[in-house]
Amino acid sequence: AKKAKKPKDSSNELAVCRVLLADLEAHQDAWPFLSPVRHKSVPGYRKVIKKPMDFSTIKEKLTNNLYLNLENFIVDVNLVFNNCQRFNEDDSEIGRAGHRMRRFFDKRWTELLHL
Ligand SMILES: Cc1ncccc1N[C@@H]1CCC[C@@H]1S(C)(=O)=O
Repeated sequence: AKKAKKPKDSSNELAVCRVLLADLEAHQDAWPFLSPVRHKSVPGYRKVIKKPMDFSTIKEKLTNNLYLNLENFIVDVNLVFNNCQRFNEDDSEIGRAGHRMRRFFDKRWTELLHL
Protein backbone atom coordinates (compact mmCIF):
# COMPACT_ATOMS: atom_id res chain seq x y z
CA ALA A 1 0.00 0.00 0.00
CA LYS A 2 1.08 3.56 -0.58
CA LYS A 3 2.91 5.00 2.45
CA ALA A 4 0.87 7.93 3.85
CA LYS A 5 2.83 11.16 3.22
CA LYS A 6 3.71 13.05 6.39
CA PRO A 7 2.02 16.49 6.28
CA LYS A 8 4.67 19.20 5.87
CA ASP A 9 4.77 21.62 8.75
CA SER A 10 5.89 24.88 7.16
CA SER A 11 4.99 27.05 10.14
CA ASN A 12 8.47 27.04 11.64
CA GLU A 13 10.43 27.30 8.36
CA LEU A 14 11.36 30.95 8.94
CA ALA A 15 12.53 30.15 12.47
CA VAL A 16 14.72 27.41 10.95
CA CYS A 17 16.15 30.00 8.50
CA ARG A 18 17.07 32.30 11.39
CA VAL A 19 18.81 29.46 13.25
CA LEU A 20 20.67 28.38 10.11
CA LEU A 21 21.80 31.93 9.31
CA ALA A 22 23.01 32.49 12.89
CA ASP A 23 25.01 29.25 12.67
CA LEU A 24 26.53 30.29 9.33
CA GLU A 25 27.51 33.74 10.64
CA ALA A 26 29.07 32.23 13.78
CA HIS A 27 31.22 29.74 11.85
CA GLN A 28 34.97 30.42 11.92
CA ASP A 29 35.15 30.10 8.12
CA ALA A 30 32.36 32.63 7.48
CA TRP A 31 34.75 35.63 7.18
CA PRO A 32 34.74 35.82 3.34
CA PHE A 33 30.93 35.78 3.20
CA LEU A 34 29.78 38.12 5.98
CA SER A 35 29.39 41.18 3.74
CA PRO A 36 28.95 41.86 -0.01
CA VAL A 37 32.13 41.33 -2.06
CA ARG A 38 33.81 44.75 -2.46
CA HIS A 39 33.76 44.56 -6.27
CA LYS A 40 35.74 47.83 -6.55
CA SER A 41 38.73 46.05 -4.97
CA VAL A 42 38.08 42.66 -6.63
CA PRO A 43 38.84 43.01 -10.35
CA GLY A 44 36.47 41.10 -12.60
CA TYR A 45 33.98 40.20 -9.88
CA ARG A 46 31.12 42.33 -11.19
CA LYS A 47 31.58 40.93 -14.72
CA VAL A 48 31.84 37.26 -13.74
CA ILE A 49 29.32 37.01 -10.87
CA LYS A 50 25.85 37.94 -12.13
CA LYS A 51 24.02 37.49 -8.80
CA PRO A 52 26.21 38.49 -5.84
CA MET A 53 25.00 37.27 -2.44
CA ASP A 54 26.35 37.28 1.11
CA PHE A 55 25.17 36.51 4.65
CA SER A 56 24.38 40.15 5.55
CA THR A 57 22.15 40.49 2.47
CA ILE A 58 20.40 37.22 3.38
CA LYS A 59 19.84 38.58 6.89
CA GLU A 60 18.35 41.77 5.43
CA LYS A 61 16.02 39.77 3.18
CA LEU A 62 14.98 37.56 6.10
CA THR A 63 14.24 40.63 8.23
CA ASN A 64 12.18 42.15 5.40
CA ASN A 65 10.18 38.93 4.92
CA LEU A 66 11.51 38.39 1.41
CA TYR A 67 11.82 34.62 1.88
CA LEU A 68 8.47 32.93 1.46
CA ASN A 69 9.82 29.55 2.48
CA LEU A 70 12.93 27.61 3.46
CA GLU A 71 13.62 26.68 -0.16
CA ASN A 72 14.00 30.32 -1.29
CA PHE A 73 16.40 30.85 1.62
CA ILE A 74 18.47 27.76 0.70
CA VAL A 75 18.69 29.00 -2.91
CA ASP A 76 20.35 32.24 -1.71
CA VAL A 77 22.72 30.45 0.67
CA ASN A 78 23.80 28.13 -2.14
CA LEU A 79 24.30 31.22 -4.35
CA VAL A 80 26.93 32.45 -1.86
CA PHE A 81 28.81 29.14 -2.16
CA ASN A 82 28.37 28.77 -5.92
CA ASN A 83 29.65 32.33 -6.51
CA CYS A 84 32.63 31.51 -4.29
CA GLN A 85 33.42 28.33 -6.23
CA ARG A 86 33.03 30.15 -9.54
CA PHE A 87 35.42 32.97 -8.68
CA ASN A 88 37.95 31.43 -6.31
CA GLU A 89 40.40 28.57 -6.86
CA ASP A 90 39.50 25.45 -4.86
CA ASP A 91 43.06 25.58 -3.55
CA SER A 92 42.86 29.08 -2.07
CA GLU A 93 41.99 30.44 1.37
CA ILE A 94 38.58 31.72 0.25
CA GLY A 95 37.91 28.69 -1.95
CA ARG A 96 38.59 26.28 0.90
CA ALA A 97 36.47 28.36 3.31
CA GLY A 98 33.60 28.14 0.80
CA HIS A 99 33.81 24.37 0.57
CA ARG A 100 33.93 24.02 4.37
CA MET A 101 30.96 26.37 4.80
CA ARG A 102 28.90 24.52 2.19
CA ARG A 103 29.60 21.18 3.90
CA PHE A 104 28.64 22.67 7.26
CA PHE A 105 25.41 24.15 5.87
CA ASP A 106 24.31 20.95 4.10
CA LYS A 107 24.87 18.95 7.33
CA ARG A 108 23.14 21.55 9.53
CA TRP A 109 19.93 22.00 7.57
CA THR A 110 19.42 18.29 7.08
CA GLU A 111 19.90 17.85 10.86
CA LEU A 112 17.30 20.53 11.57
CA LEU A 113 14.82 19.13 9.05
CA HIS A 114 15.14 15.54 10.31
CA LEU A 115 14.39 16.45 13.94
C1 LIG B 1 33.82 35.98 -0.91
C2 LIG B 1 34.79 36.59 -1.85
N1 LIG B 1 34.79 36.14 -3.13
C3 LIG B 1 35.64 36.65 -4.04
C4 LIG B 1 36.54 37.65 -3.70
C5 LIG B 1 36.56 38.16 -2.40
C6 LIG B 1 35.68 37.62 -1.45
N2 LIG B 1 35.66 38.12 -0.12
C7 LIG B 1 36.73 39.00 0.33
C8 LIG B 1 37.73 38.20 1.17
C9 LIG B 1 37.42 38.50 2.63
C10 LIG B 1 36.30 39.47 2.66
C11 LIG B 1 36.33 40.11 1.27
S1 LIG B 1 34.94 41.05 0.92
C12 LIG B 1 33.53 40.08 1.14
O1 LIG B 1 34.92 42.13 1.86
O2 LIG B 1 35.01 41.45 -0.48
